[in-house]
Amino acid sequence: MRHAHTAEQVRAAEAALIARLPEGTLMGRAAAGLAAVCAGLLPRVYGSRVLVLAGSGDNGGDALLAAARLARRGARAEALLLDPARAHAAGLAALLAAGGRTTADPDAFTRADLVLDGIVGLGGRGPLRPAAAPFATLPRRGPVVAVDVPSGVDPDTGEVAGPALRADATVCFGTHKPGLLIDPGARYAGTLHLVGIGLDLPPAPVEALQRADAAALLPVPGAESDKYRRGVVGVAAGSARYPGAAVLAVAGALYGGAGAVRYTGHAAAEVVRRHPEALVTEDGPARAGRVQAWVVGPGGGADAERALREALDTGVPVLADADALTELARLGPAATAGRPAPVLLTPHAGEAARLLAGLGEDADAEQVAARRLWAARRLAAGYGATVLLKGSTTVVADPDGRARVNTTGTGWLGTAGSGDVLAGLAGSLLATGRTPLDAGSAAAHLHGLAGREAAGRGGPITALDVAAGLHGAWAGLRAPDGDR
Ligand SMILES: NC(=O)C1=CN([C@@H]2O[C@H](COP(=O)(O)OP(=O)(O)OC[C@H]3O[C@@H](n4cnc5c(N)ncnc54)[C@H](OP(=O)(O)O)[C@@H]3O)[C@@H](O)[C@H]2O)[C@@H](O)CC1
Ligand SMILES: [K+]
Repeated sequence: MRHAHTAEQVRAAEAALIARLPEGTLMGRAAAGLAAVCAGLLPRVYGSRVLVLAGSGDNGGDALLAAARLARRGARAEALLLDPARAHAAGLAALLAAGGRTTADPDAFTRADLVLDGIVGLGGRGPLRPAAAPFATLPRRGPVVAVDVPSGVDPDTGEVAGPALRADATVCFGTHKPGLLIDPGARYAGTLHLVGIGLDLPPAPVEALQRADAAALLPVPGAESDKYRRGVVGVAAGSARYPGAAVLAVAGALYGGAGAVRYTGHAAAEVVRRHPEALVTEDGPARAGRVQAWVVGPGGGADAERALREALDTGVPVLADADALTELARLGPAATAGRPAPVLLTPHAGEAARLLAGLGEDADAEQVAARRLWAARRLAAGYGATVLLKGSTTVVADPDGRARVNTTGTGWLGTAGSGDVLAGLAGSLLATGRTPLDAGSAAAHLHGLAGREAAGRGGPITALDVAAGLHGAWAGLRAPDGDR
């Protein structure tokens, strides 16, 4: 699992540790790890030009101390101090003592074989300030290595309010920061390197499943399992006008681990033609027979309102997607908040904006995409539901504030019907007894892997390709390491 903590949590853990350690120990550990990553990125350290962009906080201090280490190995290290009067004294002294020097020439940025971005780290808020902003667009020759966080990216949220320095790699200390995992910030971070500095941290509010974590969430049928024990997922989707969404949601559900899929809606004929194993009825969730979780909404059209009401009236978990979300935005949070069985909402940014309006929040789809963690958490708290906000770096937020970020996706998944497959898949995992947070995050992980696999080296894919890739993605996840 990748764990991400907020600046406040890191500072509290740092304070506890600093009280027990000699002064400078933590920054020394951070600088040593940072210098090691930089050395690995340079063809050779000796003779390389290294430029430090140094702000006046400890982030600048870390960068200066790391550059001093590189200078001792023969690098030609220079520091451009953004506020010379307030530069980190110990860091600067170390650099000068190691043979480095200061420069005021911005062209040093373009000449450098490697740039250390030590402008601002955990202390950063808002866009880069005027003295630092021009570096966001200057041409570069070598890699830019962000110290702890790319400057201009909000460490706690991944929001990017203006110019920010795009890094090829980020070396973060003690823990990941949510802003490194969530877009748009994640796009600025490049490859992530974690340097342990011995912090004793509380449970992480934001996590990202790694392969083993996702694998552990997938149900494995025992010898005694029959289709009912494995879970039956109900899918109320599709309509005479949009039968395809039903076919795709059922496809996702069939590959999600449940033992059977019960379909209800006006696309039964198409569903059976494509998936003869589905149990079909036109009666709606109230009379469809026993299921362990309902998926409502994909392509549901006018039927979505009734399907949503009926599903919410059952005592089983409900996943609401697409047209059911539009209905829910109209009904407002009273429809879900306080329901005894869990609810999982799977909006894209536009649907999230409509749901937010139901909570009195004014944000359009673009603003939702820019503030993904905030939007998912606000919806989760407001609707008393787990919220899987789709898009680049899918965020799954629980009403208790915990969140998971999915990093397996590909832009090629932004294709018609791909969300229907995801809804069926996540609903199927819900029916096997997974919590909405586990079902949503495991489904996003698998769906992302299937999308990547389908896209191969890069090329358009269809939602059916994604569904077809789910079996392989699942089997690949469960395979022992190296057996893929
Ligand atoms: N905590 C830990 O466990 C450990 C922390 N460590 C390190 O310390 C870092 C945190 O250091 P920190 O607290 O000194 O803050 P930091 O990020 O340097 O920022 C403050 C400076 O930035 C400026 N500034 C603010 N916003 C800005 C903007 N938008 N654009 C430009 N400038 C902006 C602000 O200016 P001011 O407001 O004072 O005028 C001030 O000068 C952390 O990220 C990690 O690297 C590790 O060494 C070891 C363990
Ligand atoms: K930085």
